[in-house]
Amino acid sequence: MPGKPKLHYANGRGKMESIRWLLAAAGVEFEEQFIETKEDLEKLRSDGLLLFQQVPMVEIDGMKMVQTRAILSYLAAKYNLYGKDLKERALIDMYVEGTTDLMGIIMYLPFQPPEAKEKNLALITDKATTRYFPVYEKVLKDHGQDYLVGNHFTWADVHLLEAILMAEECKSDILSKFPLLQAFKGRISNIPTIKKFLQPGSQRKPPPDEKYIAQVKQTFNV
Ligand SMILES: N[C@@H](CCC(=O)N[C@@H](CSCc1ccccc1I)C(=O)NCC(=O)O)C(=O)O
Repeated sequence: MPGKPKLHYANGRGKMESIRWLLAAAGVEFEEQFIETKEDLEKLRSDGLLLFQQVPMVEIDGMKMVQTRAILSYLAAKYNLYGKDLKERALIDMYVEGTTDLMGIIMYLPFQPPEAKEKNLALITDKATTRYFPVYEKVLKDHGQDYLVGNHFTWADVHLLEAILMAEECKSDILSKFPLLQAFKGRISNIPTIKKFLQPGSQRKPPPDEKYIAQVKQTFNV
């Protein structure tokens, strides 16, 4: 029986959070090895465990996977969250890249200098409400189904819920003009594996706090 996947990353969200979400949504238990100092990161490097000297790194199926997108795609395929054919996978890839772009802007907000934060918060709100959320609202409207792709639960749904919750942390009423996304959020949040991940005490990480931001800046030169 292979061991549980082992995630190597800082004890916070960053690029690893979407991997935690996908494993949790698939009902897969995982272990975490937290990188807390530059020395921790250097040890992984000197042991030759990081192909590009970077994390996230996930030990799974005898591999030491790196590159977030590669890890996520492998997990989506492995746990049958990648659609039933090439066209569904293409849709999932497009939708996931959209929510990746949105979360990518949000992810770096806490690391911006104070004078840039207000401008970037406005950018996040603008992009979320004029570029990204309208697309997913229309997808749900056009096919009238519960999920984004193929009328079944896929990686795209997990990723969109994660992005919605992150965007709401930036602006609590950000979904006010998107009724189908509000309903989507309620449905997907109630899927048992996701409901469990959203409970306190799960391996879901909180929004970055000052301690985490300082640790990341010191460890990763973000
Ligand atoms: N293309 C890679 C990029 C990975 C990456 O940038 N990793 C950073 C840590 S995530 C940084 C990050 C980013 C946003 C929020 C929190 C955190 I932590 C790293 O290892 N930096 C060291 C180096 O490049 O030498 C991926 O997608 O996995």
